[in-house]
Amino acid sequence: MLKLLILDRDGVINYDSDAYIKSVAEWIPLPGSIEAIAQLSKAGWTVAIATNQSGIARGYYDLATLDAMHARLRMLVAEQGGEVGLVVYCPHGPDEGCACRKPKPGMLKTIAEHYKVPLAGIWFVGDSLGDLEAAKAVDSQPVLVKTGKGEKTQAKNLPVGTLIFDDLAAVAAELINN
Ligand SMILES: O=P(O)(O)OC[C@@H](O)[C@H]1O[C@@H](OP(=O)(O)O)[C@@H](O)[C@@H](O)[C@@H]1O
Ligand SMILES: [Mg+2]
Ligand SMILES: [Zn+2]
Repeated sequence: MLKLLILDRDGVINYDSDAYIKSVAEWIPLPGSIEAIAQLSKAGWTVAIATNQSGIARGYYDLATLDAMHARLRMLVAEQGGEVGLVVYCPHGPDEGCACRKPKPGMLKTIAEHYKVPLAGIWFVGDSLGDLEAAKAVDSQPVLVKTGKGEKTQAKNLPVGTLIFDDLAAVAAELINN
């Protein structure tokens, strides 16, 4: 069966900001994250991304800018011999009642349907409580990293069974070496 790993973006792959990541220049990979994705990819993992991007609805940046961030991510991973799978984003604001904004699991379902795999047990790596709750909602494995908002999230009431790692590189090491 396909080895699928789903990642949150801001605070997991790249630095996050309370002012949102509004440009390619502000989109800065966290240490080891690009290498981690490339190593996972080269070890046979399909790495997909599910990211809330309410900054679109708020008018902070446009879809072309968002796509440029993801093109840069793909280029950096490709430079290391790996590849990034499907990137799904929620462009909506918190009050729009969409089905895709985490903690709703809509984006996880979209990714699973794309790859035709069940979501049960699939690791979803995030830094916010909403990421972990989205995973729990579809019986995926919630995985918290301490980067981005992760340390603050760790102090909250986490879904039962949440796994905790320092960063994406540690998650990759666990998956590749076990
Ligand atoms: O972590 P992912 O899902 O990749 O993306 C999170 C971002 O969309 C932004 O989400 C916002 O939350 P609100 O959307 O304003 O509630 C804030 O937390 C920002 O700091 C953050 O950059
Ligand atoms: Mg995040
Ligand atoms: Zn949405």
